[in-house]
Amino acid sequence: MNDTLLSLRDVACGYHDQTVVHHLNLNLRAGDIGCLLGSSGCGKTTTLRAIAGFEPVQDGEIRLAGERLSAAGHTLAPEKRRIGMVFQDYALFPHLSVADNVAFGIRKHPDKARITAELLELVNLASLGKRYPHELSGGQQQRVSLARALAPEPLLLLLDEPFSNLDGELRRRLSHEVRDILKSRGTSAILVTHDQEEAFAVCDQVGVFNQGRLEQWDTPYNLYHEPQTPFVASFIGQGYFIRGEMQSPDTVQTELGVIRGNRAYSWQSGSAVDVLLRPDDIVHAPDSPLQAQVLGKTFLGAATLYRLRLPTGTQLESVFPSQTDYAPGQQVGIRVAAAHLVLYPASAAAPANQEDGVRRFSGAA
Ligand SMILES: Nc1ncnc2c1ncn2[C@@H]1O[C@H](COP(=O)(O)OP(=O)(O)OP(=O)(O)O)[C@@H](O)[C@H]1O
Repeated sequence: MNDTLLSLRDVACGYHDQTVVHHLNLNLRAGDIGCLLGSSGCGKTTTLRAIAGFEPVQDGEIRLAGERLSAAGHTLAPEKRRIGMVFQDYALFPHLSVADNVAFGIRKHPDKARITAELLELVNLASLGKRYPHELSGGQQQRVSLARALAPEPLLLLLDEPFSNLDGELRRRLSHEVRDILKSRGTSAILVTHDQEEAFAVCDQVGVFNQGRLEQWDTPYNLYHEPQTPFVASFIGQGYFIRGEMQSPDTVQTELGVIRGNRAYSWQSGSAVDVLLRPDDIVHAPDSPLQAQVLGKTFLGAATLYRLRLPTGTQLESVFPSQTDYAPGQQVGIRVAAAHLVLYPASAAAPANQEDGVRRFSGAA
């Protein structure tokens, strides 16, 4: 594709002779914000460091704007890549003022005063240029760090868990603000996070890592509604599986009745499949003949998550409006409302029973 800015082709990287990330492929379009999402130790930071040029690649290649940055035996130095970095711990120079921190990467630029002032304005710190980092809050320090990274006009910005030292509301607010700032300048970026909500709020494309492998690189919508693997299905949002049997390409027979979706599968009728369900696929239907017993519930504010058991013993999760108030042990009527029918072959998917009794995918090797 001709608007691809960053491309990773079959990249393997790691430390010494150990490979941490395998066969990684992704394309980031110019102006897009991508995300590397996954649980601790899955290889997100290692990938980011390889893109930055801090680690060599063992196989494959990394290209930025058509230029080959990394391949086996070739690593262009980080400072020659036109890539900016924002770190989790801000990494500001403590002995430099806010303005001097921002100007650091453009010290020799004739227009550095104007550019610095504009960037401080952009990140809402126009009045704090003379302060020192220790005189700022965490959120303000991260804005300085962002302004400093943007000053040399990088082709690509890398953000390594930039909000994880901040809490709750500030974290949410700053992440939205950073997206707006990057979009307003058309800056392309890759963000590393293990926080799904943050990935979805900030990024256009999200890559889900599982033990050193990128399982899917896609839009948040597709990851949720069209997960390509059982791992992604379980990892993104809340998902669980029930057994089913194919009846026709878009219809599956389950113990919840016949479920018909909006896409066709080529498996033979009669094949055993695992059907992905999400808590919002099972809805409260007081008059429904399909009944389940309440096992437990979690009040979420606007809604309540119920854990339910069918007469066969299968356990489900369902989100009911928060006005409903059933006690454990009570019977409730439910109905399936799943337009996106997501199926996996029963044997290959290998979902596992977890302690709470709901069948999710087990990532264990
Ligand atoms: N400098 C290093 N030398 C050797 N192994 C390392 C080094 N840094 C990381 N690793 C290993 O590489 C694997 C992936 O680590 P990485 O930091 O990329 O994970 P991550 O997904 O970013 O995790 P986290 O969210 O915890 O930061 C881990 O098993 C880790 O122990």
